[in-house]
Amino acid sequence: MREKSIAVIVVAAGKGKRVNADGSGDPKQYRQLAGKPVLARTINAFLALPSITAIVPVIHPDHAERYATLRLADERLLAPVVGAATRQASVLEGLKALAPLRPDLVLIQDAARPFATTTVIANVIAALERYEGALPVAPVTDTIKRSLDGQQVSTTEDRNQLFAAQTPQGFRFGQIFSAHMRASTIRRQFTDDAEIAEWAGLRVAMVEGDRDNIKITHPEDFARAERIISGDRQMETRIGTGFDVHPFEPGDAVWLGGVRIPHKAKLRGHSDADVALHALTDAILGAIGEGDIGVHFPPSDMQWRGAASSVFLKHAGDLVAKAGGRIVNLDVTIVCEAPRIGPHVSAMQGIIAETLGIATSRIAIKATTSEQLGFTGREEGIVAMASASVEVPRVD
Ligand SMILES: Nc1ccn([C@@H]2O[C@H](COP(=O)(O)OP(=O)(O)OP(=O)(O)O)[C@@H](O)[C@H]2O)c(=O)n1
Ligand SMILES: C[C@](O)(CO)[C@H](O)COP(=O)(O)O
Repeated sequence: MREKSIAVIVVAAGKGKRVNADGSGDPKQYRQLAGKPVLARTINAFLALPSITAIVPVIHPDHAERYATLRLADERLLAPVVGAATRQASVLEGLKALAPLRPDLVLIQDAARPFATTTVIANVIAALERYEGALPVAPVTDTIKRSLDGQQVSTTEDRNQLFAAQTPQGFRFGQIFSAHMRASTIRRQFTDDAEIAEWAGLRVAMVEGDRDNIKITHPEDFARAERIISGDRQMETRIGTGFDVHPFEPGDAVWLGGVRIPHKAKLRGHSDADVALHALTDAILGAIGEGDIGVHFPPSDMQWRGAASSVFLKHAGDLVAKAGGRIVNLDVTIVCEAPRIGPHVSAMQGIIAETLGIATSRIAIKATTSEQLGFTGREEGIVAMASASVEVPRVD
């Protein structure tokens, strides 16, 4: 039987006014959360799942440049579409963008919820076998009061019947598209897609959500989100190492750590022969068990001839992000008699930080000579050794 195609709409077209009342700061979906923008975390949670066939981000018309700075790359990630004045209208724009693909299922996700776990997403998809819609929920734990004037209690609700709605909310594509189209013609505003499905008469299942699957809504939610990440017991730390050697050949400069350094020779290699970036790439790949640089960028493949090694490094960083992880720190030692590395360390840190989207303080670059011993001592080539520490979700 054919696998179902599953598309995702990530609605990110809000202004986040409750977080950013005077509009002077970054919109919440582009703010950094433990070193990574909220929206990148949200999208990566879905890119990590091979069953997802397409993702369409819906962004605010003023945020195109901010979105581009996320530098998310995956063939399943479609070009962003522009949203509208309400969440409901933004979702409809996402549905219209997906219509030519005619996916079987669609998951609708708030950009402001960066903690959708694989389990929650799988719960929603599984429920769509039997229901026309599904949403993750968390039981309400506080006693809920109803008040008609906001001052005096009118009634107390039976909390056993109350659940807080989360995203992703999943549906059969054709059904939710036509429900949203119809809903857009009436005056009523719906606060989630499940409500539109209910209004259209679709059967919507509730599945187990996750208490940490919060929506970042108020400024203090960022602190909670940081705590969720740092206290996440399901994360584990991995270490990887990398080692690379390239010989000299006639030339006038070497590429090291992404920086072109004038020298009496160049390094020979299929790409730009940047030993430092190659060792770092291997260290990151090693930490996440993704083989080595040659597996991802075979020397036999002509497209990598003369390539900038930052492409390899970025790919390794993207794989960490796709795995739901983050780079904790990188450490590289370059072994050569010449050129002198010290004057270029800060430029190298800047390029590596920019390539991987991490702080320069997480990157150490050291250099040593080999006291004129061995092939580096004879200035026949340069060696680089690196280690990477990476935090990734635990897989038992
Ligand atoms: N016109 C809108 C409004 C909201 N959203 C998205 O819908 C999600 C849930 O909305 P909410 O948390 O309320 O975000 P904002 O509308 O941005 O926040 P606020 O109400 O504080 O301005 C967010 O990911 C938001 O970007 C959207 O795509 N288009
Ligand atoms: C979709 C949602 O996150 C489910 O809880 C919520 O309804 C969004 O509401 P908002 O008014 O856009 O904050």
